[in-house]
Amino acid sequence: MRIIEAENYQTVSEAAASIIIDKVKTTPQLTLGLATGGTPVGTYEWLVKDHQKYDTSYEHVSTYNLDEYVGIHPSDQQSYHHYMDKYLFNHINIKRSHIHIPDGTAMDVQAEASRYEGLIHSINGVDLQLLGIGGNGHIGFNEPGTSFTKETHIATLARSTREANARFFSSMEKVPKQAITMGIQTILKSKEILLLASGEQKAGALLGLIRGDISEDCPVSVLRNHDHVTVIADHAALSLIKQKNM
Ligand SMILES: N[C@@H]1[C@@H](O)[C@H](O)[C@@H](COP(=O)(O)O)O[C@@H]1O
Repeated sequence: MRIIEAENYQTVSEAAASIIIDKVKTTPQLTLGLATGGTPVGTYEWLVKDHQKYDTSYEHVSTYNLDEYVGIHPSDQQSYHHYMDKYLFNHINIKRSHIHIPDGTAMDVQAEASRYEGLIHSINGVDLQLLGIGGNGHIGFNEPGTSFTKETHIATLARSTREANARFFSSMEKVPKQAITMGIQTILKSKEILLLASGEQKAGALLGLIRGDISEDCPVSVLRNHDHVTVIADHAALSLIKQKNM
């Protein structure tokens, strides 16, 4: 695991964007796994700035998002579909037919999860998966206690995850209780993984990733079993690891 320490959120975002841009330039048909939440917003802003300035092309790039809330329509402001359009897709030259996000309003969400897993399987896992991290160590919506053998499935969100994500909704009651998420197995199929962390609220989860046991109690710890992971984290996110080193 390669760990890049950055000064702050801005420099985490810039470093992540520069890795992604290099990949897009060297592998025009790149398959890119994308994440949502507050953390990747800065990275997407850099990708958009770079595209506007240098015309980096996404014409042949395909994207696969990690997850989507169950019951939230793609046109809804709180959907991850909307988030991706707002922060990235509306501003780059990606083809709509190359964008993949699970449909949280499918009639049969279990069948939708299987369909989505089939898509990732058909490309043998994405080339590069971008990840954020939950304060409790979740990745995608794989909460503590989720089996490492899970593929794309319907997850029940932990209360702490719903509370953390309530800032994007008008009230806590509006935060969905379930999501379709790539499973740990699906994420581990990625050829390369880029995990971003910023802020001291992520310090415990990063400690679990870097120093803890590999355990389903801390889902992100499974990344130690993958041999091509880069973590970009700022001083605050790495603060507990530094204390341990002292
Ligand atoms: N499903 C997403 C995760 O993919 C994300 O990593 C996490 C952390 O979000 P934030 O970056 O806002 O802290 O939130 C959500 O639960």
